[in-house]
Amino acid sequence: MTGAGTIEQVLSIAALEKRYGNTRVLAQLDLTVQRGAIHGLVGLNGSGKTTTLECVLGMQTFQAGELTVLGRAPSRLWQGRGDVVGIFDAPSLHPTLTVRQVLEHARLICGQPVRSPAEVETLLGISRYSNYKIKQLSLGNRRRASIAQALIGQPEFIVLDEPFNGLDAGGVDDVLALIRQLNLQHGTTFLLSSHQLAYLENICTDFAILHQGHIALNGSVDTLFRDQHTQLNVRCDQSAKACALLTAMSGISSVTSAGPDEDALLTLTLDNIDAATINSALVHAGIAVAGLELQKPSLAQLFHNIVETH
Ligand SMILES: Nc1ncnc2c1ncn2[C@@H]1O[C@H](COP(=O)(O)OP(=O)(O)OP(=O)(O)O)[C@@H](O)[C@H]1O
Repeated sequence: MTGAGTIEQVLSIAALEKRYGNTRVLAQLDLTVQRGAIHGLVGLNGSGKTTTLECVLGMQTFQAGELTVLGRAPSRLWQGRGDVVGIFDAPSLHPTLTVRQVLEHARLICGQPVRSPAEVETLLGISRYSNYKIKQLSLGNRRRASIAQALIGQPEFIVLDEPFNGLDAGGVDDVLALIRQLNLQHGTTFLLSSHQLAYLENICTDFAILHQGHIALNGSVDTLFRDQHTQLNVRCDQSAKACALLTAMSGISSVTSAGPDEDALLTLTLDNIDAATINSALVHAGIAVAGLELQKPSLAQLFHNIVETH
């Protein structure tokens, strides 16, 4: 439930075009991000992810198209006083200030601070670095300090460019947990770009694939994966008998076989049947099953399909 006047489309981009000099980086780019989404933006190196995020935050001008964030043009984001926050790959905090000074400064300019510097230091696990200068921190802790700065207020929309770069495994888990927590407890909407597809799969509700200057695929996890088939690899004996049996079963759209009849690898495309049912049918027919491996559709697969076919 959202209050009167709440804008459901946190971000709306239509036919965005961005050129650097004569080089066109974005063309006819459309993207909407719904309130409450954790929207992942993926693309090859140089596909324009950072440029897109910079346009969203008013850090880059663009040549054509419509772009609004919480109903405002990017040049007017300052009017929200902290309801939209961008955190970039290279954290740009002042190198000679301490972590605490950076956070005190963020508190001063935040429209409605909801957390103290000490609270956000604890939230991000950087309390013991409170008196360290930014330049004395590791990249991972500088990233934590950047995120901490954004959490002094209660942003409605957080844009993150490569949030996992430079973080160790514990740091990645912390950032994933923080994104989830802010999203669940406060309804914070996220747009995040990353090459770490497995991390994105872990948290995102929606994905957009940026390729050749436009969004080649976009949608919720449910819709994107609904039409993707699950593949099941089965290692068994009597492959001819197994193929005949499986081909006649409903819920399997294709069966291919490789290897000798007594030790074959069958590859099945599943429409509407689970691996246990297939195992049980084979065993009942007297076919020895040595292994079953389910390959669910992944973001990496979707991404490779787009990049290879466009
Ligand atoms: N200030 C700039 N001036 C000229 N060209 C630029 C500028 N910034 C980016 N580009 C070019 O625009 C294209 C898109 O760059 P961008 O950094 O947005 O891609 P990206 O998808 O974020 O890449 P990566 O995944 O490598 O970070 C690249 O070809 C890049 O060289």
